[in-house]
Amino acid sequence: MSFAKSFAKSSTKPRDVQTAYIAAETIAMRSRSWNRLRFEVEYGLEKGTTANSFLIQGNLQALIDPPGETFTEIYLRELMLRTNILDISYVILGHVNQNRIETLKALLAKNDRLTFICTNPGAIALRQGLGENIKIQTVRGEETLDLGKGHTLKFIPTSTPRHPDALCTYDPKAQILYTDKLFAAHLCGDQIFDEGWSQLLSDRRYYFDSTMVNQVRQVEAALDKLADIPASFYAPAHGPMLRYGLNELVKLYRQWCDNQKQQNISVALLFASAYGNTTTLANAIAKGITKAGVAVELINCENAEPEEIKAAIEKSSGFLIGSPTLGGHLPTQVQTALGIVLSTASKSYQTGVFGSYGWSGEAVDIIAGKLKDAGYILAFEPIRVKFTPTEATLQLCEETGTDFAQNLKRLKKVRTTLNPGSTVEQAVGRIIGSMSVLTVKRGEISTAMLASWVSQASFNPPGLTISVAKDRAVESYLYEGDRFVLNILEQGKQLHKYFMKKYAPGEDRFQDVKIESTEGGLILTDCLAYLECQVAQRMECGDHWLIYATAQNGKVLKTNSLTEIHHRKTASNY
Ligand SMILES: Cc1cc2nc3c(=O)[nH]c(=O)nc-3n(C[C@H](O)[C@H](O)[C@H](O)COP(=O)(O)O)c2cc1C
Repeated sequence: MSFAKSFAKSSTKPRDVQTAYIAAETIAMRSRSWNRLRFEVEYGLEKGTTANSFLIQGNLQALIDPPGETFTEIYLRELMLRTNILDISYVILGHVNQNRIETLKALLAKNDRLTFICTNPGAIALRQGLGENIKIQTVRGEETLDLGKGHTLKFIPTSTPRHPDALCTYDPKAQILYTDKLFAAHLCGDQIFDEGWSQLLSDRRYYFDSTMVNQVRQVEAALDKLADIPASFYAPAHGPMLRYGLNELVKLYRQWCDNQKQQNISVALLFASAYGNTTTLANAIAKGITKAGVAVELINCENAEPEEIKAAIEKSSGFLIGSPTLGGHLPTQVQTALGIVLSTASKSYQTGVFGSYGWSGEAVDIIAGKLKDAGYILAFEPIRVKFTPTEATLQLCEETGTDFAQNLKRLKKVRTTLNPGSTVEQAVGRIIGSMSVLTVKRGEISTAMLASWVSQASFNPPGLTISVAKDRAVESYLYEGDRFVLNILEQGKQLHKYFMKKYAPGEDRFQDVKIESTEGGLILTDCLAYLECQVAQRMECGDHWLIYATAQNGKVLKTNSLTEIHHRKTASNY
């Protein structure tokens, strides 16, 4: 079985905790969830995930990152097979999320002498969840903790807007750097290390694009801090540990950060979130913006300094504000940030507002009202989401982000096309392809894209390539293993016209055409032929993704007609 196949999509396997010795006196405990956990963008590849925890057994024992509450029971059962919980002195938290609190409570119930080690923002969140009477050792900089037997742990805070409390830990005895969110990936399998690491790169890239790409300044600062640490492997919070592809991935992280910094348009995305719902919306919008080749600077108002907010606004061409409603209002930190924005951003800035609420949802309206009163034009209708976003709301957020970015690019008149007069362009433009409509369907969501850069790529299995622009909505559904339908259009008919217009975020692409549902996509019943395909590989090609897919099923619906061909004079547009 190839390595990639061991990370098959969706599974009926029950959750479990996989344990293994990974170094001297060091046990990895991987809480495995084989299916998609939540709708957040970062889980979009639907390969499940692992919540990685570690037990270091020096003369004193320390536990790193116990998992969330869905694992509390089976995790503790597994932990008790390895050690006596009363012998654990420290619990080190790479970050504190509310989800973890139940497991921490269960640990405290068995050992109330535990000391927690975390950063200052982590300590605040921890006290909110566990009360004031817990023992916390707060890490500010270069502190160490001697567990004995050579395990003198070194702590490295690596704060980001998304995880202001992020903390990495280095164990010189085992030469393991516990990197928390950095270098993680959401995928579930048996492999503890990254054998076949190159096949995992698209998962790591997806995770980076979903969680890191909009905070590259802080990611680079973290990479600088970790650069000189002589680790033989990295142990992130999710997915396999990095041993074989470590140097390569560190280089790629730098490169992905660089790519982002080279974008010449940027958006400041300011938000606050008490329970994470507005953060989820912010991440989906940010993903949509970066897909369209516009940089995003994510700013968590709860931890940002006024100068930081001002600087981000000054270098941006647009800003977005996200806020929950708490007690009928917006949190003070958002109010303060709004004041800075209003006094910094010129009225020509593109803006937008979003937020999660419970029943009345005043915050979004208050912010939108203040922006309008100040003379700003909102680029989209404020997005208000009741409590936790659904998959459909997140898709709407992503598409709104892409729309927002494309609009900014139009306003800035960024030339994305090459010189239409060049001989190369004219010659490349003579390559023809079959006019097709690619459709995907996932649950309640269905979307489509007109495609003409389509070509046969293999006989056996019957395979084809399709080039998909990075800012297409459909792109998120075209990862390895994903299914779609390719509808090949008939010459002389005008079916393509329905798919050439610009769709608003969330708009139904199929309202005027006849369709039939099949696994993974929609068949346009008036097309010439259709193919039911599965993505086998995906390759980054400049501003497009090249998708190689195999056709598993298909049919010619109009046997006496010809394929519509897309003739062009230049390669500088479709
Ligand atoms: C203390 C508290 C006060 C709240 N007050 C309001 C309110 O006045 N109006 C409202 O619509 N929702 C209210 N909510 C619900 C939140 O807006 C809702 O939980 C939202 O999803 C929080 O977003 P967040 O996860 O980004 O913090 C309140 C929630 C809490 C815990």
